[in-house]
Amino acid sequence: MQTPVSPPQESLADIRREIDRIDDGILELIAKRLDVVERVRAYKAGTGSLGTSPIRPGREAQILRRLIDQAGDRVPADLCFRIWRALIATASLKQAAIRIHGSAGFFASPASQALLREYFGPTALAEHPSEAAALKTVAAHPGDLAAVALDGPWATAWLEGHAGEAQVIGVLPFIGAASPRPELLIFGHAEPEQTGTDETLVLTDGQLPRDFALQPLWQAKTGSLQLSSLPGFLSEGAAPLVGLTRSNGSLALSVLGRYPSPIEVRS
Ligand SMILES: C=C(O[C@@H]1C=C(C(=O)O)C=C[C@H]1O)C(=O)O
Repeated sequence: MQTPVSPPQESLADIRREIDRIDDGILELIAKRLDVVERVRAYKAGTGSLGTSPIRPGREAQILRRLIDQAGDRVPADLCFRIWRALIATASLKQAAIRIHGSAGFFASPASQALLREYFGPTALAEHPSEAAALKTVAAHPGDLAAVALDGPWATAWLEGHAGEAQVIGVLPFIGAASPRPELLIFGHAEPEQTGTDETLVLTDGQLPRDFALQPLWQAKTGSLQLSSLPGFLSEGAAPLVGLTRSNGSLALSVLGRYPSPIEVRS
């Protein structure tokens, strides 16, 4: 027996007109957002802070965390992430031309390209023969970024100083189910900003002592060196890192960067 169906109260055309009105509203709001970004660009140009990079990873992370939290069950976290990353990437490109430098070997990975595309949208990718060449280029162009695979051959180039003042400003993926460690590191000159949920990436020659105050969030080997992501926005000159450096000089600890922790969502 068929279940009786009640005739729809409204026509499909009426419902679709409502979708069209909502889309018009979204479009107007996007245009308004881009106009406000132009004022941010002018402000940064006026204070000289565009000279380094228009990208503010801390602010970007706070926007995403707030909206994903506010969306709750009404809008999937992944949709929020994709929409606002597309908006933020375009907003950044409106402020300055940005390129992402990487080695040919790194860009040959479709998975790496996909992670970069979903985070940086249409930002241009510039291919180099090696990680060292990509890091050297970002050192010379502070508004640009460099991307490397966590398990790629970048650490020696970094230790040899090829990245200049560039630091790790973020890791990808930025959203997802808890994973043991990220896949990509992003280098740049954006000023690190504390967001309340941050990590500090350190490179050491050997394991951190077992009794060290902080439990690493993840660790990875890179060549003979040890990479550890520590919870918090830490400074080399303050506790607990300063004590670690003093009592364990042979670790040759260097801070690679400080950045907002990725967003963990249940799969
Ligand atoms: C608009 C800004 O510039 C960039 C774009 C952002 C955005 O689209 O919201 C946020 C931070 C910056 O990476 C800003 O600094 O506020």
